Amino acid sequence: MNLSANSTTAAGTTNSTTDLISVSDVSKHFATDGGEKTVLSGVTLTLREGEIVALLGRSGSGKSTLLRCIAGLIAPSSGTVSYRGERVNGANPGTALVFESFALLPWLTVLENVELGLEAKGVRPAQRRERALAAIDAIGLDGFETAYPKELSGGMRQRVGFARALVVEPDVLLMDEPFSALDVLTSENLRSELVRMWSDGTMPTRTALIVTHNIEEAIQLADRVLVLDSNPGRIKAELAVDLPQPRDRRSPEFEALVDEVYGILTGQKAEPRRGLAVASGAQEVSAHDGGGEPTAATVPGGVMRGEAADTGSGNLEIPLPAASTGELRGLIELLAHRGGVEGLAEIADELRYEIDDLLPIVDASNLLKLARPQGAELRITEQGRRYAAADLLRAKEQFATLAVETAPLVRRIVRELRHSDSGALRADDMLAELKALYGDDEAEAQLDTAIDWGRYGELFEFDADSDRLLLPTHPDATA
Ligand SMILES: Nc1ncnc2c1ncn2[C@@H]1O[C@H](COP(=O)(O)OP(=O)(O)OP(=O)(O)O)[C@@H](O)[C@H]1O
Repeated sequence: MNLSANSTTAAGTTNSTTDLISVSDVSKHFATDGGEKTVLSGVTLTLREGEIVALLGRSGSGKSTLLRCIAGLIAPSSGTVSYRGERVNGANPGTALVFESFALLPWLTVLENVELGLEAKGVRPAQRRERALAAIDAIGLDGFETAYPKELSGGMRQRVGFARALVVEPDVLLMDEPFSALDVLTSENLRSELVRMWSDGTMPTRTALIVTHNIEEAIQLADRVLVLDSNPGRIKAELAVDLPQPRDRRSPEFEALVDEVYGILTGQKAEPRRGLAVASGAQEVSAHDGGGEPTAATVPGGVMRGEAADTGSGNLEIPLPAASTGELRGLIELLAHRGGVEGLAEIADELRYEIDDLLPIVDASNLLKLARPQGAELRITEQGRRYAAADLLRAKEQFATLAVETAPLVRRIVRELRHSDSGALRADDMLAELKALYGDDEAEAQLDTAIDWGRYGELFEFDADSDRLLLPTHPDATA
């Protein structure tokens, strides 16, 4: 399947004879309430003739943003995207896109939806029809030409999405999570048909880039996998997948590659954002006055408090992983039942979690020192064993101590509450500070997680009516 002689060279290596797309030092910033958010930073990659490349990364790492830059739907803030050596300004003429949501026009038939792409390219009506019918045939939609999207299943709608992209015979097919909205069987079926079309040469494209957060999907489809780091997004790793098609998901080689990607993704540390000042004014706060055991806390990445990143005041630049306390407790209990160590792929399988759902919980367990990822495995710590074995009350107390010790936003809220005369804090003030760092949606997610953790650890309460965070000793608190 891999027609490229250069498929194992590093991302960014150029070869003018086979490079169809060159992304060179691309950065992308978006404006936020309080300033600017860097989503992509110095991304360099090439897409070469004859290869399928998968772009993997955590949620929010900038995969779709990069895809949209390549398609020319948005312009990079700096750096360039070139198609066949020509710098792209505006829509990239060599690409066609398939989206997760099928984006079909409901008032047009299948045939008319597929013809749309050709109409935009100025192809004459008779030719349009002929080519659209051929594309419909190739993707297995024969017989559905006159159907409207609402008459079709999700899988058939996505086939229309593919037919619409393929009918223009783009050099480069860009796919943004094209199977995510489909059920498991349908997506499996469509994926293998695409592999077949690609292998037998009926796919009219020269290269394809697929954005996914499904590791197995990436290993199943791609000749190369690029892993995008987060905050900001940049190429973190590149893996060549040198397995013949069709690939056996249960083969040891396939599983080894899946494990390798898990290792790369969990190896990612939550680092302070670049270029932002670090809060000062270190001050120790223990979970329970006098009862906790404040130690020299480490932040994810192993940075000692006060040395570089977090300070006792709670450095908000270090994000909380989006894990609920229920999920966290469930994961640690599962790990304890499994003897203390389990493969991440096995955990995801058992819980039927996508990687994006599992990784924040793994991050949270690591942050709170309840478990440690090691390569593709998660290993429980002594703290974790105690936590899994404790009754609810003891577990909450232990959690509270660990949250104050290791989770900067939780520590910050606890500290401010204890220093305020009223024992109350306006959530909106905290939110405004978070928005300047994270943008609106992520700021709210950060505060929601902190409130969940604080409530569970009985460190503070949140009164939605008055939008205040309250110490449990506050007169308005329910405790
Ligand atoms: N137009 C925009 N304005 C402001 N922020 C944006 C814009 N588009 C994307 N972002 C932000 O950029 C970050 C990366 O988004 P993007 O959709 O590229 O990530 P992703 O890796 O594709 O995520 P997912 O896997 O969840 O789809 C997110 O934090 C998102 O909120």
